Amino acid sequence: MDLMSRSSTLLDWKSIGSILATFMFLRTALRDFLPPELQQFISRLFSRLVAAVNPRVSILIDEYDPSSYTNELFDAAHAYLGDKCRLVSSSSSSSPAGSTVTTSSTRLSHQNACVLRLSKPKNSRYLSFSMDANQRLDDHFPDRGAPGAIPIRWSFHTVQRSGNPRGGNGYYPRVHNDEHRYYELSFHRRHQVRVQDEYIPFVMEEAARIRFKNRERRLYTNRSAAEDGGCGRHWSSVPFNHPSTFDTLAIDPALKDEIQADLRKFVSRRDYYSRVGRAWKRGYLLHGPPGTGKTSLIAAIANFLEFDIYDLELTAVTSNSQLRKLLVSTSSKSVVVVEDIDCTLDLSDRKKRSFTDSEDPTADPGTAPGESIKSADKEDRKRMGCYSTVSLSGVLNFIDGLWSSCVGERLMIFTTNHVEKLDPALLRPGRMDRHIHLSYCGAPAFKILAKNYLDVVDGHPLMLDAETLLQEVKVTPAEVAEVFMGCEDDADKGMQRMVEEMRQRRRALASQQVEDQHAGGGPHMNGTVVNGKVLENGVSSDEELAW
Ligand SMILES: Nc1ncnc2c1ncn2[C@@H]1O[C@H](COP(=O)(O)OP(=O)(O)OP(=O)(O)O)[C@@H](O)[C@H]1O
Repeated sequence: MDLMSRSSTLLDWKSIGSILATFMFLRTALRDFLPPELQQFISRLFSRLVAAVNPRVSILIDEYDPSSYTNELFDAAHAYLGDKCRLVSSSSSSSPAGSTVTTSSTRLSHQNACVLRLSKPKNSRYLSFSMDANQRLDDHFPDRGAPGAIPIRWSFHTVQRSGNPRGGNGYYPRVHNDEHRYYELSFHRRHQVRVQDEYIPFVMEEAARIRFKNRERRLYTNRSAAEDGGCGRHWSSVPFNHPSTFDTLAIDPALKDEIQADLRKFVSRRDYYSRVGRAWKRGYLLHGPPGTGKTSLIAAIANFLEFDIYDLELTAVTSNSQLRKLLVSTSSKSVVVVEDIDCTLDLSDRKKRSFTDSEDPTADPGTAPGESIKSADKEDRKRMGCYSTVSLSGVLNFIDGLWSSCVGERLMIFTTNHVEKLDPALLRPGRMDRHIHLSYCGAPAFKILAKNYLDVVDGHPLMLDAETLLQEVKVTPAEVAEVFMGCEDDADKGMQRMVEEMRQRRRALASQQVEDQHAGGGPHMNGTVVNGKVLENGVSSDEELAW
């Protein structure tokens, strides 16, 4: 019995071998002897036969589109499936190795094996998952179990350019272009319209969302190029990791809430901006004395929105056309910042600027007539500490958002220590939508700093003294932070030093007032007490402008 079964197996193997040999012979004969037209006809016939039997449709998504050398759909599929793989891997941690893994809408399978590729791009905080060659991933659109959900199967393939398919265990770095990589998307033919019209756009949108979530946020500046002897024509960037958040910021809690609500409203209003025909941008002017947290607020805003920052140094920009080029190259979801606008640009007297390009030997060739500035004016402004050759009209165009009409949302933030120096044109509604006044430390801001730096709470014995003194003397949050930093391990010492510092200032102020009175002056209006109270962080009465 055993012998018989073995001989029948041998026979089977023999017949399989001869069938294969015949097939190979026929294939070669067809290829070599049949005219190409006939070959095509047979291939079409064969495809139709397969299609009649197999109701599935496949869409192949190549890595490179021949016309543009990139394929956004491939990149989108890569990001989308990478995220699915991440979900699969996290849900598979408790599963035995090699088993098929299922999430709510995704299943990854390959002969009951589960192989993912994992990498960490340089300087990135995130691990990047991807499918290995010949893996399949089953997806549902919408989620599995939802009414009308359609099953969709993804698979990933790599083929050597010579045409030899490679095995599934080879390593296929993306930089190697001797291989052809593609995703295959297959589904039942009755779902073809929904896949094309709904599922593929959905994948593109999801990929954009995932990329935004996982991107490395960056701080761009045109400053360093200028410092290196260049002219600040380009942005250079570093990862943006500033620790300032709305929690660490010592400003009036009501103001914090207002700013956050305003930002939330702004980013959610894409349709509104497009309906009313305005560029999707918002301008903030932060003003107040040095050390009151303007820069810290910018960092907190960027962290809150998860936006990049473009730190624009106007003194490094040589013309309005260069300014335009820099701005056009900023990405959406970013904060464009111009710090100390009053120091980098002479914005106080527009009538002075009547000049022509012919008079300006340093003008950029692309500068429109009237955009650059006379050399004599430049000299004046150099003496004043203002070096930029960008004109007010250039800056106003930048604020008006002409350059940003084709791209997404942007926040523009200008800071100044001297709001009174700014040209009213810059401040009018629609340009600077909100004026935020950051001022000396008030009690709420002081308490936040005490809590953050010293872990001191409201009930501390010196808190009441501090609150009283804060109504009489001016201290900036930066000064308070500095004192607290020096007493990190001893909260009582920190509070004592701060209270002592404020008492000293009060004494100095009192003797100053006495001196002023002896000198015959009126009441001291330039000191701590202004109309009996100290300014606190907050929105000044004229600054809340309508949306
Ligand atoms: N409101 C604040 N909340 C928390 N920390 C603050 C605040 N203001 C200042 N600081 C601290 O003081 C330092 C300097 O503050 P920041 O640079 O934000 O002030 P600024 O108003 O931008 O000053 P300048 O006008 O000189 O640029 C910060 O690093 C921060 O530690």
